[in-house]
Amino acid sequence: MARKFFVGGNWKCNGTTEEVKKIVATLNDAQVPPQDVVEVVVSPPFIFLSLVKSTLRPDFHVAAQNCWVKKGGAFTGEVSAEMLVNLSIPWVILGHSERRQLLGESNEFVGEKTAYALSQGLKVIACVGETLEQREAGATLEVVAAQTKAIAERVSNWADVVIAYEPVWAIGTGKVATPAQAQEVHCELRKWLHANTSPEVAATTRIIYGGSVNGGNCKVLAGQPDVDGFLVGGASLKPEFIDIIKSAEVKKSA
Ligand SMILES: O=C(CO)COP(=O)(O)O
Repeated sequence: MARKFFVGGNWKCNGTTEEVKKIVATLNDAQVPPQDVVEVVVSPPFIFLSLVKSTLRPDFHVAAQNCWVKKGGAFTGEVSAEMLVNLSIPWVILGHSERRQLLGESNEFVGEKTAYALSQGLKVIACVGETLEQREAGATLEVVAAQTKAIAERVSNWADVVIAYEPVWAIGTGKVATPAQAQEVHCELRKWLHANTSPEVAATTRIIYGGSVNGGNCKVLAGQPDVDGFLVGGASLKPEFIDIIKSAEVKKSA
């Protein structure tokens, strides 16, 4: 089974109602490859999820940027997986490096969240990635393997998981990984899945790249054999997100 190209737009903690409406209008007007070529998922802040879901074109889908680790209840400020399911939100991003770094989410916590979200019927974009310090210490593969292991230990159904490799040093810095750097880590992650889950999971799980992806660098990254799409931050708020979606064509003609 071929891995369908996946483009996610992580809007992070950005936007006003007016800005959100404008982004949705731009997406709705765009000519993009069909759904059998590219899967597009945008992730607004929780508070705009309903607005985006109800106004976005039906061939694009929405994701939450986080959810609580277990069943909802007395957890002030949290949003549960059940609530997302209740609102028919199909996807959730978990383990983003901003949450790992700024809010102290551990590998185990992200693994538990992933397992719980999947158990409730959500599909998960699970983020992994090393810091600059870890890369410079030669620990990149060890770090992303440990992050993936904490998920793999708790998850058996990988059909609803997309792994996002997002090197922390490339996020929001304009310092994109080179195509060779991205390909190396994606290939190693796939080998890790092959050895630690199953050959089928390794062959079918999409591994997408995130970190300073833009309209100018997306095509060459998309040309790498183990890069199955992107998780886009800053550029997902701009019209160039359409160009990034269109980079799926690179795979089609490969
Ligand atoms: O964190 C990211 C997506 O989740 C990437 O952010 P930037 O595209 O702004 O570097």
